[in-house]
Amino acid sequence: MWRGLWTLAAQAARGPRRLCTRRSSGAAAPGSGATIFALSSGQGRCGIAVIRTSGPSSGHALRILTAARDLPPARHASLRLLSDPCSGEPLDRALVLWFPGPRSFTGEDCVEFHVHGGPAVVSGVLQALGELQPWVRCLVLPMGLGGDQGASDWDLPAGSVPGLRPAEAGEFTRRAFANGKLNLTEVEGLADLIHAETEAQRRQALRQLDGELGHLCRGWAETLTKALAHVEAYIDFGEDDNLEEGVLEQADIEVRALEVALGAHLRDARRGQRLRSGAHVVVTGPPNAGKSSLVNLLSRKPVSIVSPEPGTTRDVLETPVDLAGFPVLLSDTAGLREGVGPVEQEGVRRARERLEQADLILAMLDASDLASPSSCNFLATVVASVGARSPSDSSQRLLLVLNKSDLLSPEGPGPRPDLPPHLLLSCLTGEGLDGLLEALRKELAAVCGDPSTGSPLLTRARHQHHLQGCLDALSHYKPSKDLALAAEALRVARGHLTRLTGGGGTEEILDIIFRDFCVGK
Ligand SMILES: Nc1nc2c(ncn2[C@@H]2O[C@H](COP(=O)(O)OP(=O)(O)OP(=O)(O)O)[C@@H](O)[C@H]2O)c(=O)[nH]1
Ligand SMILES: [K+]
Ligand SMILES: [Mg+2]
Repeated sequence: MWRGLWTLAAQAARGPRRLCTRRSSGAAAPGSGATIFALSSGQGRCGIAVIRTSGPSSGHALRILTAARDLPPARHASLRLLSDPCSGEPLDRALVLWFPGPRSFTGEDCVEFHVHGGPAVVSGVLQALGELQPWVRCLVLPMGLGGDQGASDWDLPAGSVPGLRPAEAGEFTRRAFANGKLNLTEVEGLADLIHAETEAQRRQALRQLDGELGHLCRGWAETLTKALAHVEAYIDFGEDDNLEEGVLEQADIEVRALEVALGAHLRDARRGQRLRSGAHVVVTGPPNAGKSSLVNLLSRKPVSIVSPEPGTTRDVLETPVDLAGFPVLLSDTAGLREGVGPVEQEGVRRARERLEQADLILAMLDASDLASPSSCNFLATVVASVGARSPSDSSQRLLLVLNKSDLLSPEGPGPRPDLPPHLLLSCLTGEGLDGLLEALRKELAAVCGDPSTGSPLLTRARHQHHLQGCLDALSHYKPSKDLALAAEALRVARGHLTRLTGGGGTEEILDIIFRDFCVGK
């Protein structure tokens, strides 16, 4: 039928002509074989918008929209006029990129149209792609594109008339996963990269997308496979003289080393999750220390009311900020003092409650008021209690900040010599702010993990769950008792590592992960 169509078209091709056929049946069912398309860049007016297709009809869609017999060279940007396949009307002069599978993002044939980002251009191209439905066939034949020698290029694969349909959210990435282009941790890294708002988040996401976590897990899984092979060899040939000496001992050593490595990663697990969802930084101190002034300064917006009246802040005010490249949920709280009215007392209760949840406490005092009972009390309680814990056994860290340094006389004695390590700051003049930001960067790197160095972080509860599952299974590995049970423990442990990178993953887990993506990714 398509050859017949071509002949008809070729005969008529002495100028731009239009040829449409309609099919009432045989529509390709939407599903994995379908070709999908979507706007992959953001919505709204912009310089350049990128529209992508993926699937077996991508090449045909490209040839039809560019009214060309030949596909452009693979993976090279080519300038082409795009026209509506039904009306022949020009839509845009655009850069097109042809990525024949499997060397593409999804592993399928893909096309990128880099069009001018006006809404009418974008909707025109999307509409044109949508019109290439299975039941509508439209060919615009350019001037002089006649003759028989090109006929086969226009033919569709025998027996199939694939159409294009709009992509669902995350469908491009899901296809990349299904075709083995990305494993599950890399997919998560990609989702995190798209959502990354701070420098540290971007670094972490990029490392995960590069496959560092997946690589680590695969290495661990290989260790378990080897250990399992040793145990099974012993079960089968234990009595055999040919079996190498110390096979079981070797497996035992490898499993113990793996337990140590898993334990170390799990101890760090909270850090990666903080990096992904934000560390809790709580500003606390006696009334009027300048806590709200600092919150406004760090968030660069008037989050909290600042006033000379002590007890201004009552509720906990939380604001997301990028602090020195790290994502932070910054909380302003009521000044800590006793013997006040019921409303302020409730504020103080809420402040103490929030303090419990802090990953990092910004403890603030008025540098010109260190001898006051409220300052002394604060130093003796909050600062002393956190400072007494060693950083290794506490997940909470503390930075002591002495504000209002502008009120200290340059000649006068500095702040009390018995004070713990501290930073001087003036929210009024901004002096000391750079030093504070540098100190915050170091503290937050300790709280969230430094994504530039060290081992890959566990950024999701899912990662923690599987590593813990692996470790728990290994605790049942006792080769000296029952070898069959020991082998089973190794298999269960390995299963957790496999599922972490997406092997044998259930559909529900995949659905949860791909829900994070937008249409076009
Ligand atoms: N001189 C000077 N005044 C400051 C500085 N920082 C804040 N202040 C002033 O100190 C007063 C109290 O500031 P706030 O930011 O409201 O203090 P706070 O700790 O949030 O107070 P409460 O919410 O009442 O506990 C205001 O009048 C500020 O303008 C500073 O660095 N130098
Ligand atoms: K105040
Ligand atoms: Mg306040």
